Amino acid sequence: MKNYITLSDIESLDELINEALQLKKENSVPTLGKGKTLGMLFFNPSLRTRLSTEKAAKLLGMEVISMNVDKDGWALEFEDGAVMDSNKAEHIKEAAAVLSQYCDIIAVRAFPGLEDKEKDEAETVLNSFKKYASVPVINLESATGHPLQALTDAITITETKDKDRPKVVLTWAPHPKALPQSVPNSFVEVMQKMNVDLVIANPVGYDLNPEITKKTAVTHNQAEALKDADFVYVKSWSSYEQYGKVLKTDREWTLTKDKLGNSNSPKVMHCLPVRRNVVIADEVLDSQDSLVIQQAGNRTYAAQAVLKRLLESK
Ligand SMILES: NCCC[C@H](NC(=O)CCC(=O)O)C(=O)O
Ligand SMILES: NC(=O)OP(=O)(O)O
Repeated sequence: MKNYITLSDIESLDELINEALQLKKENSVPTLGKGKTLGMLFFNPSLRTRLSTEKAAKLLGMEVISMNVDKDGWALEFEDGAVMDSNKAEHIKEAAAVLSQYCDIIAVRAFPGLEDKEKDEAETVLNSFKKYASVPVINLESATGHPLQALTDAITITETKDKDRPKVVLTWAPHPKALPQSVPNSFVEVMQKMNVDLVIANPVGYDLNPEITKKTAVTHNQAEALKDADFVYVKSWSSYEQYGKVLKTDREWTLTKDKLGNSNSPKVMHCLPVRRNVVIADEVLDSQDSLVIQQAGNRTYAAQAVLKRLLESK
């Protein structure tokens, strides 16, 4: 593996999931990463991604340096040929090249602006780091994807499922803020690679990018989608069609216990952080059926498996 920017950087998903589950079982011997440094740059807040990736790197024997570049770094210019006479003090060409002097792997979190679809889809921040860094680059959630989260979700479903082909429902939920489509995009992409029956449920106006959903079933009827589900993945996202807009604010789509029924008791997943009683009701999050903490725990092993692959291929 040369970089981990999108899920297509994975050579074999099955092998990577098995590697992560193996790492979860064993006490790792930190030799591979000895003398190597992971540099993590955050343009947005994080709890899980930052700490689980740091932990994963340390379990492999790496040193870790992190920076909140949005607050502490120089404002970065990404445009080629820019005349830098405004507020941007440093060009990505120097920034990425300099970081490559200090780090053996660079990891970057850069959310979308959610104003200009074309600009967000160009993935300028991640792709510029890839272009100008001389070391591997990891995506810690970008404008259009969150592949470390998706790998974690695949690991969690693999270790929890009790049938060969579970029914997995991705259901939209309300949220007071406009959120990226990154998490649902990557979740859909990883589920499309797995042996699951995937259904996406969202209100009218919230269909994800059809180039990502492809032939996956999309319904606007949440109750119908939830029938016989084995896993329910809840996530809010802003409209892709009316790009970045919040079109619906009522609680009609909040995941409550009564929507899950009593017979099947599907497992409930969310990437976190979650707004309680807006996205998912307390009674669901606090029940035995919630996998959210197990999921967050698996972030370490997903990151460890990816870092291991990158270190091995250097
Ligand atoms: N990395 C996990 C999710 C990050 C982001 N959520 C958020 O920004 C929630 C913020 C809030 O609830 O105010 C998202 O949906 O992509
Ligand atoms: N799930 C996730 O990526 O969480 P953070 O935003 O806290 O890193």
